[in-house]
Amino acid sequence: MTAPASRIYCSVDTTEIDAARRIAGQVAGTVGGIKLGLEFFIAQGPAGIRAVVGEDGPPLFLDLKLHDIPNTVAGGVRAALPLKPAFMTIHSAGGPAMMRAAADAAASAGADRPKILAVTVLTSLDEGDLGAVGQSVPVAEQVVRLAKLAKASGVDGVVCSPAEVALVRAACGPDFILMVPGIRPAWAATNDQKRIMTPAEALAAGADHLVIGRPITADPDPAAAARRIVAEIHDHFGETA
Ligand SMILES: O=c1ccn([C@@H]2O[C@H](COP(=O)(O)O)[C@@H](O)[C@H]2O)c(=O)[nH]1
Repeated sequence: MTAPASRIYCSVDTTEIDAARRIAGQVAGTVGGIKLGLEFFIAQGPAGIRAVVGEDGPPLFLDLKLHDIPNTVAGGVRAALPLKPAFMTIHSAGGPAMMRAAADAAASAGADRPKILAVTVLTSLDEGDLGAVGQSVPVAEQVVRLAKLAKASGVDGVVCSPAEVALVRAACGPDFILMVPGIRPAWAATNDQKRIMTPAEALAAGADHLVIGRPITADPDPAAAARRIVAEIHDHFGETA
């Protein structure tokens, strides 16, 4: 297994550049990259992103979850290319043409292209929530369906909860990237997440990358929380981690 630290993206959800820079600095060397999403991007835009991750900074996961008609999503992906994100997100519910347009737009960056990940079913949702929006199927079934569609549409991987990792891996193969939020160490609050596992459980299930936010960022000592998570993964996997 690759070293666990490099497989963790710390989700920094704040509107403030100083706070984001502080947390990124505290977890540097312990996690593999920084995830910045809607809250930060809406408040601070591309300049704010550059201020946190910079040219020589940690790998960037730009989690904007684009969901619009194909032409608009492709334009959004192209507009983000100068930020050189390692990963970007779109919503798989946007459909195959939208996902294909996003993948093609990313490919225009050549070797430096971001990997496009399609969000399947948000980790904050359970079966009852899906039913409320008219999708009366088991969550896992819907996630696998969307993951297969995403793969067929040319994207690099999906965002799914740890509960579906093994199923998606079996359906989509070893090279399809599984980026997994809904990660909660046993000592952390669940917050609004509904489909969760511990970091070690999610990696054991086959996740490629873990997205971990509040268990680190809401801790009074984010650096110590990040180190504790990595140590727990090492303890679980022993020398191979
Ligand atoms: O299904 C999804 C897709 C994205 N996210 C994002 O991951 C982080 C998780 O943060 P925590 O504080 O660890 O809950 C957050 O930025 C979400 O926007 C997700 O949770 N679930």
